[in-house]
Amino acid sequence: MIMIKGAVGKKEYKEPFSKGIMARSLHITDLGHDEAYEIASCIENKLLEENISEISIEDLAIFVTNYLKNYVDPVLAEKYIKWRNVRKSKEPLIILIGGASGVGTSSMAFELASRLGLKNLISTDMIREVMRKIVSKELSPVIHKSSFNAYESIRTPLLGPDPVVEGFISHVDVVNVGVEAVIERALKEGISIIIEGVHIVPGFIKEDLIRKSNVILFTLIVRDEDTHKSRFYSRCRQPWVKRSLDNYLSNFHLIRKTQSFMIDQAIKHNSKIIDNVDVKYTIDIMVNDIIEKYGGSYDVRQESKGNNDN
Ligand SMILES: Nc1ncnc2c1ncn2[C@@H]1O[C@H](COP(=O)(O)OP(=O)(O)OP(=O)(O)O)[C@@H](O)[C@H]1O
Ligand SMILES: O=C(O)[C@@H](CO)OP(=O)(O)O
Repeated sequence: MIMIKGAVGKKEYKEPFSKGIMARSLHITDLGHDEAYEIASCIENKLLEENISEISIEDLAIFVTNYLKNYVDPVLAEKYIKWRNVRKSKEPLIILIGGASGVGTSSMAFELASRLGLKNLISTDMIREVMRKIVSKELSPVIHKSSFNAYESIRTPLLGPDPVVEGFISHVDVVNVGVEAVIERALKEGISIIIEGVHIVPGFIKEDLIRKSNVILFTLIVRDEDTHKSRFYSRCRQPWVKRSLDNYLSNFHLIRKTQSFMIDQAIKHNSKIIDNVDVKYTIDIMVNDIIEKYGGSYDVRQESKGNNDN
């Protein structure tokens, strides 16, 4: 049995090598579960071949990196070690995923959390629901509407060129107070989190938060109208979904207006836009951006210094 040595603070521990844990850590390199498990088995065999019965976490990471570089793919080796750099960071990772209703922010947030091994995920719809209990309809009618039809509840004269966008802005502005509260709490507590929903709009979140190096914002869109519309059918086919298909189809033109506004905001604030046409494409882009931004620079050759290539 191979024992892995680690330390939490000054307290040292040893635990048996687990192919399952190794496979999960390889999942970040966009290897499928089965392939990652197979490589984890090969790594275990390689360790046994080299009569390694005990190895530190740090040396195991170098061993895995060199194994990926020499026997699998240097690009995967780079992704693996960069992601480890991200996870070793003392700062929490705050990932914000915005997008109009139905583009796939919830699904992609769940997929990304699974790929990155992040445990904290919250939707802005949930934040809004809590705020709706606290803020009365009289005080803020817009928060008690959907983002795309909030304009119907605005009591003041509509001044902007497009009432739908004006209503969306008012709605997001209020919910954003809750979104910023969650970001601030996550930063204060030091927990990495993914926050997703229509209320994540470039230019709405306070500069001192969005400017932080460990806060990253993606705007998901679906450029093609028919594809976007199909997402509502796809969602409503899921048995647990209670939201009515008609509500979104009858307001689809309004939802598309909110998407156009989000695209304008993302361009204006130089924020990443991803056309969410394919799950793997979307997740790979987000993972690569996160690793590039946080993983630091890494030259695969660095790991071979002082370690025999395996
Ligand atoms: N990249 C994708 N390719 C194919 N289907 C997708 C993709 N992303 C999401 N979907 C599907 O589209 C439907 C809507 O996705 P999801 O519920 O995540 O949207 P949403 O943006 O969270 O919507 P809302 O903000 O209204 O809750 C779901 O059935 C989901 O499985
Ligand atoms: O406000 C919205 O655009 C959507 C986002 O999910 O919420 P609801 O389904 O409540 O309309």
